[in-house]
Parts: sequence; C-alpha cells; structure tokens
Amino acid sequence: MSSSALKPFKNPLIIALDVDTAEEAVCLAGRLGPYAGGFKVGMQLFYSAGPEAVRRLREKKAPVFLDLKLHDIPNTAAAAARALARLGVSILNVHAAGGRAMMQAAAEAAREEAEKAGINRPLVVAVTVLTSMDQEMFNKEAGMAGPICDRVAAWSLLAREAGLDGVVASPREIEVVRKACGPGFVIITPGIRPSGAARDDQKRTMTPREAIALGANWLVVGRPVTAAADPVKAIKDILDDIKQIN
Ligand SMILES: O=c1ccn([C@@H]2O[C@H](COP(=O)(O)O)[C@@H](O)[C@H]2O)c(=O)[nH]1
Repeated sequence: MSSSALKPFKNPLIIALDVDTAEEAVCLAGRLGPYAGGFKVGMQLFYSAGPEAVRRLREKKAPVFLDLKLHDIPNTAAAAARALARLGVSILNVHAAGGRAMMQAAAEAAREEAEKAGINRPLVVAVTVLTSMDQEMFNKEAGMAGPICDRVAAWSLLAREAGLDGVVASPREIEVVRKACGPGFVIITPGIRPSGAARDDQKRTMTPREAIALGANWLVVGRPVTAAADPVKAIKDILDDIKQIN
C-alpha cells in the first residue's frame, strides 16, 4: 500500500459535511480547508446531491471519507464499493454486521477498481456499533447480548481478518480495539464532543483531547464545528485542544 493511501489526511480532524447541497459543502470545505485534515461525506449530502458533491470536493483537492456504511449481500456491496472507489475517495466504509464475506468482497473490489483506475486505493474500514447507541439500547432494542465493547472488539478482529484497514468506533472502545488489533489498525472515532457541549443524539462520547490521547487515528466532528456560530473558531479550538497533549 502506498504511504499516501495510509496517511490520506494532513491532521487527525475530519469534518462531517452534513449539509444538503454540493454548494454548501464546497463553501464549508473552502472555509475550513486550511484547518481540517479532511472532510466526511455522509448519507445526507450523498443522497441529496449525489456523487457530484464528492467530485466537486475532489476537484478542490479536498480529501474525502465517504461514509455510506455499505451493508448488503457480498456481490452488491462489492459492486457499490467499486463505484465509490472510482470517485477517488480516501476512505470508504461498510458495516461489520454484514459479515466477513461482505467486508472482504467490498475491500477487494475497492482495491481492484482503484488499481484499474490508477489512483490511490481507498482505506476500507468497518463501522462497528453506532456511537448513538448506549448499552441499554444495544441490549434491549438491538437485541445484542453483552457489553458493547466486547462486540466492538470482536467485529474489529473480524474486520482485520477480512483484510480491512480499520474500524469506526466510539472513543470509548479505542483501547479494546487497539489491544485486539494492534498498532497498525486504523481507528476512526465519531462521537467527539468538546467539554461542555450540549447533550444530543450521540451517546458514547469523549472530548477531542481524550480520544487522541487514547490513540484514535482520526476524529470525525460534525455539529460542534459546522453548527457553531463561528465554525473557524470552533475548529481552531479543537486543534488547540489536541495539540495540548504531551
Ligand atoms: O457510529 C457512528 C458512525 C458515523 N457517525 C457519523 O459521524 C458524524 C458525526 O457528526 P456529529 O455532528 O459530530 O455528531 C455524522 O455524520 C454521523 O453520521 C457517527 O456519528 N457515529
């Protein structure tokens, strides 16, 4: 794997562009570009504006984590991963709950397609347990037994065995994932909330500083920056917070 594929972003902060139009996304990326490591395009933007939104960001050289959380039979997930890899994104993802064969098929397809197109292959990572779930929801609503951290560790190992580059997990599971999968395995953590942030739908959260100190590779931050009165100040505050480590 080329080193540019392994280190696609200039710093650990990935800003979630959860907006409806490509214009809004490009405008936010333009304002935050000097500070952000990269940008995440998720379901809201992709389903509203389509692949064109990713193309417009890529035209501006913005590194993109395409967070569409593929979850389907292996043949369909692989075909989707192939199409997404052609967009030149740095990272794409699948749900670990889709199983080993699905993860493996998607990762292989994305790599083959990037090679065919002569572009850096995207990192392919697995979403474990959504950061909006707490322990009670996980057991009672999702019907899953045991502690969330055990499931996250088990799915992370499965993802590694399936040839994936890493996982998306909450910062609370960083330590168990690192222990299970080792230092080279990528850990991306949403559920990042600066201290004093208002409570919302995110349940398993930590501050940027705590997540980096525990060994997260990349932090995904959306509303604390994009919904702030001054998004540039908000992102600078987070970067300052992270730099204070050591
Ligand atoms: O477990 C997950 C997986 C993905 N996300 C996504 O990250 C961002 C977080 O945005 P905030 O505004 O900082 O909550 C959002 O796009 C989610 O779709 C996640 O939060 N948790």
